[in-house]
Amino acid sequence: MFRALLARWKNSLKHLRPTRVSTERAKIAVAQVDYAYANKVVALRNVNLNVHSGEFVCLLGPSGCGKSTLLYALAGQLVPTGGTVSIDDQRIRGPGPDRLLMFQEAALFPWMTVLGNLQFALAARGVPRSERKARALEFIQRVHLSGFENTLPHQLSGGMKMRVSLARALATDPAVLLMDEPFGALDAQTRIHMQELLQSIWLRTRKTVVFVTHDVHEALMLGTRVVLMAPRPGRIVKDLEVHLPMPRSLEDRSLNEMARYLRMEMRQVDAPTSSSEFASLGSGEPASLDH
Ligand SMILES: Nc1ncnc2c1ncn2[C@@H]1O[C@H](COP(=O)(O)OP(=O)(O)OP(=O)(O)O)[C@@H](O)[C@H]1O
Repeated sequence: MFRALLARWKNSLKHLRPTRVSTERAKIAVAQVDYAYANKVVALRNVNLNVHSGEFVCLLGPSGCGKSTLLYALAGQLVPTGGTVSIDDQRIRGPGPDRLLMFQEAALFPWMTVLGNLQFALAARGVPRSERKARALEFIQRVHLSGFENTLPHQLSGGMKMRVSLARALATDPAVLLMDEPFGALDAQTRIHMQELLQSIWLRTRKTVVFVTHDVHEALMLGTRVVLMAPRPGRIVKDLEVHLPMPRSLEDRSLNEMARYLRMEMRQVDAPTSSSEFASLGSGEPASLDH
């Protein structure tokens, strides 16, 4: 019985492998990045990460491990106190139209309709007036909101608002989509629907996505890679490729075994007694999957 369980566990973890070093040019390159806030909290220490075009990378880790700080460095919202962040070999020195940051809040203009919100974003991105409406309608349809074009945000549910926000982000077609726990405020069922929707859209577009979450199931549902971070100081401890076919299902046994493994790892990196032990690993070392 125990052997059978162990065999199943090992078999499931075959789908989770250390990320291979690629010779392909990285879309996003994070090299030896440090970040300390004004209050001296070291949010990131020696973070190295390469993201390739078309990858869906989930930054996973317990609260306070620097996931959002790293995402904001990619967005150009903050400048690292050490190291560099580049996109297409160009050093990031501030926000740019090639990157779009999405948050938990849908952040829609309340006085504008769904269509108006999308058209406004397209205008801000310089899309010609003659193309805006058709493009906005196309993306409203992609997030299954046809029929709600003329609805105001306050008449929509939380999940619907998030779908508008997603449509707006995709319509503006940034090269990289940066998502900071975008579904964190939604109820469990709506969250699953949003994950399924995002995945189906991603399968069509293969956009480069960096997605912050502390939910292991969400990371495994969506990611082609899961990058596990640890706190005090914030650093990367594992960088794993997820080899499960898409679309994925939360019912999948392998996915659940992998989630159990990642949850254990997360507990370990979050344990106060383990912080010194893990600090000695250093995020600059190659991450490993030691099972
Ligand atoms: N504006 C700030 N000023 C000072 N310290 C900050 C600030 N923002 C974050 N921190 C600290 O930096 C560390 C990393 O925070 P960050 O928000 O990046 O972590 P996180 O992994 O995204 O956490 P969570 O999942 O809770 O959002 C934490 O210790 C946090 O308290």
